[in-house]
Amino acid sequence: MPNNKNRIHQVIVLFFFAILLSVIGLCFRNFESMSIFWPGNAVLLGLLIRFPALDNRVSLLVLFFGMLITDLCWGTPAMISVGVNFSNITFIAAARWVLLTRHFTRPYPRRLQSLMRIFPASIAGALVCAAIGGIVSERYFHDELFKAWFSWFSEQMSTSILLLPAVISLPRRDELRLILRKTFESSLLPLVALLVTTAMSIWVGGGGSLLFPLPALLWCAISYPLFITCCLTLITGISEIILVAGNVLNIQGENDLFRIDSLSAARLGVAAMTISPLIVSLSIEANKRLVARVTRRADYDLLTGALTRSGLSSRLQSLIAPRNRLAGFSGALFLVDIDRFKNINDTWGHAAGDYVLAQTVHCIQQALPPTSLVCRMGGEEFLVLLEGANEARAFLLANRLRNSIENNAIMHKGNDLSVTASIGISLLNISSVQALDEAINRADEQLYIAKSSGRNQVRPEFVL
Ligand SMILES: Nc1nc2c(ncn2[C@@H]2O[C@H](COP(=O)(O)OP(=O)(O)OP(=O)(O)O)[C@@H](O)[C@H]2O)c(=O)[nH]1
Repeated sequence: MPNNKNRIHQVIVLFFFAILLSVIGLCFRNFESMSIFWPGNAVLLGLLIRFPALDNRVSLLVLFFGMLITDLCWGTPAMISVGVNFSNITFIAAARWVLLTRHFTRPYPRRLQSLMRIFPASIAGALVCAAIGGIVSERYFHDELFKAWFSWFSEQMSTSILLLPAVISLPRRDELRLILRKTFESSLLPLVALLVTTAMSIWVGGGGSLLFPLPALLWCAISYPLFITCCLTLITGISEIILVAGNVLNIQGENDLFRIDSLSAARLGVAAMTISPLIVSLSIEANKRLVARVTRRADYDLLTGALTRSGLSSRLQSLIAPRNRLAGFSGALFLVDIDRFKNINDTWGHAAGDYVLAQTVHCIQQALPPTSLVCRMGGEEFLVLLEGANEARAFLLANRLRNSIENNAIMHKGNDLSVTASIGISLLNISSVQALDEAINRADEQLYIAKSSGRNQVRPEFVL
């Protein structure tokens, strides 16, 4: 029931979006010709990609009827409305197919992959849409077929390349906070350079002036988060198109060198220019994700999810560094070793042993405060760091942990693989990661005593 309610809600929202965006486009429509700016197709397509729940066939129908009804109410003759809006829907369908099809490799998540395919998707959508739209324009507005086709193509292509990235990369609320923080921490110089180069292109004029902001946009792409770069390319691109349309930016000069009209030329020029910063920004984003994945692999043990030794070092380093090294890190260190683990492997096989390791780490994480650092030292030995724990608390927590491991029923393929563990405790107060080794050695000595005294017990280096 709530699903149906959500569905109806989404359909209504999409329908009104289609109406609103059509009205904006219709305001740019000249008498007896097509609109010079039609944002609807790109924005609506972007919404389908950005919000996968909206992405279904019903949505396409809703969009078509939303745009059609608006056009009819605007006074457009029925045949023209049907033709024009059918071509709009073909843009959305064709570009969506290129953005999401599985026929090419899919190494990235849905949003990132779509952003990477914006250029081919915009071309495909614009080609299909212009083929139908051009015929409608020729038939009903008596435009020359090639000119009409080119006008549709250039408008759809440039609007899509400008708007789609910003809509697809639209952040969630929590992402937005992070993006704004990163942006405010960045230098303002790329933005200033963008303003200056745009002003220069107006002042100098001529065909090449459209490209003046390109280096500044690339600088922005390197300096700011992806979404901000998309917004800046959008604002720059639209400003340039408006400046050309309003004859403020004269890209044609005195001679009529262009065979196509200057507005279409400007649109294509702007589209070509704005795709470059997007590509730069995307490759930086993809690179960051790759580095994050590699770091995660290096910092966490794949089998158990516990920190690796290098992961523990960097976590400890990041805890110690901001405290000017004087406060350092003080607390307790546990060395936890599963008892007679070799028997599990020998009796039930290596896979069963792996399962026991993963379950034991889960048990350790559940039994201790969430701030504890749990690291796999190797094999069936784990190190736990508990910040701020004194002797009494360390002993209490270690006993609680030993008890939890003993009572943790581990069932694997119908067999009971429950284990016990021995724990050695040392206390530490260190100002550098290197000093950790000494505390580990002391805990190891206690662990040895625990093992040789019968296992399944806790041995602290102190006397309570
Ligand atoms: N399944 C599995 N076994 C591992 C892994 N790493 C180490 N081992 C095995 O863990 C066993 C450790 O055995 P021992 O060091 O003799 O320790 P133990 O049997 O737990 O005996 P005590 O520590 O003395 O109680 C060895 O058989 C290793 O092959 C792993 O990632 N997965």
